[in-house]
Amino acid sequence: MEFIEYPDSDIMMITLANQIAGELRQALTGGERASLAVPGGTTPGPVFDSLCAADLDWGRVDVMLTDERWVPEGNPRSNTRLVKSRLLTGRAHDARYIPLYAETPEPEESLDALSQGIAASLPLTVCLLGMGEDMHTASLFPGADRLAEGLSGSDILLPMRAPGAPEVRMTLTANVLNGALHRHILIIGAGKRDAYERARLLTAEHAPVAAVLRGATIHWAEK
Ligand SMILES: O=C(O)[C@H](O)[C@@H](O)[C@H](O)[C@H](O)COP(=O)(O)O
Repeated sequence: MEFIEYPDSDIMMITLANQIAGELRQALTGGERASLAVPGGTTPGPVFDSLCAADLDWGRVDVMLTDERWVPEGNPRSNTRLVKSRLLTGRAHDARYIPLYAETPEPEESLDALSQGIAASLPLTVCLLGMGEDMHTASLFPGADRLAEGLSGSDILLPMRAPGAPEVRMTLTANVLNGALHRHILIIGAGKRDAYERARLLTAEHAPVAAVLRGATIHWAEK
């Protein structure tokens, strides 16, 4: 585990985008395809703004979310909407998008089909994660109904309902997140740094992000 502190978030976002582009490029040198999982939420937009312009063979890159809110793409809370507008644009428009959402009322109805779609892109080359101050990552929330399976089961994908999440989620499991060749966690602000420090001392049941810290690089800026 490595913790990198940046002088400000602008520098952090550009540096991280360059690093991710380099990791994908390296994978494409040695292999046919590369895969990238990214979070939604409010933090990663500026990384996407830089990364979408990276000079690499995007046509051989699979892009997916680490987790999705179970809402249609037209909903402002849709993470797919964010990824399509900020990452799969510019040069990255050629990437192949692997969805974590389908238009069924409940995620359970689409679970098998979506899991199959993801399986061919595993293991992930790069996994970028966010974290909440409640120490959730992806949609592995404290108190979530299927958290135990999400932390230690062998599934690829799981629906998740949690007190801290306003809508039903679909999330990659710790099994998939930890299978990534490169894992980055992106956090901003004193509150998230405190949460990260606390998570290091807790079990994943109480601090789910603890399940993915080993071998990860944490990127932090105060603002
Ligand atoms: O859909 C989501 O909400 C995410 O993928 C989630 O895991 C996110 O990374 C954290 O909640 C941090 O969110 P912020 O960046 O908005 O603080």
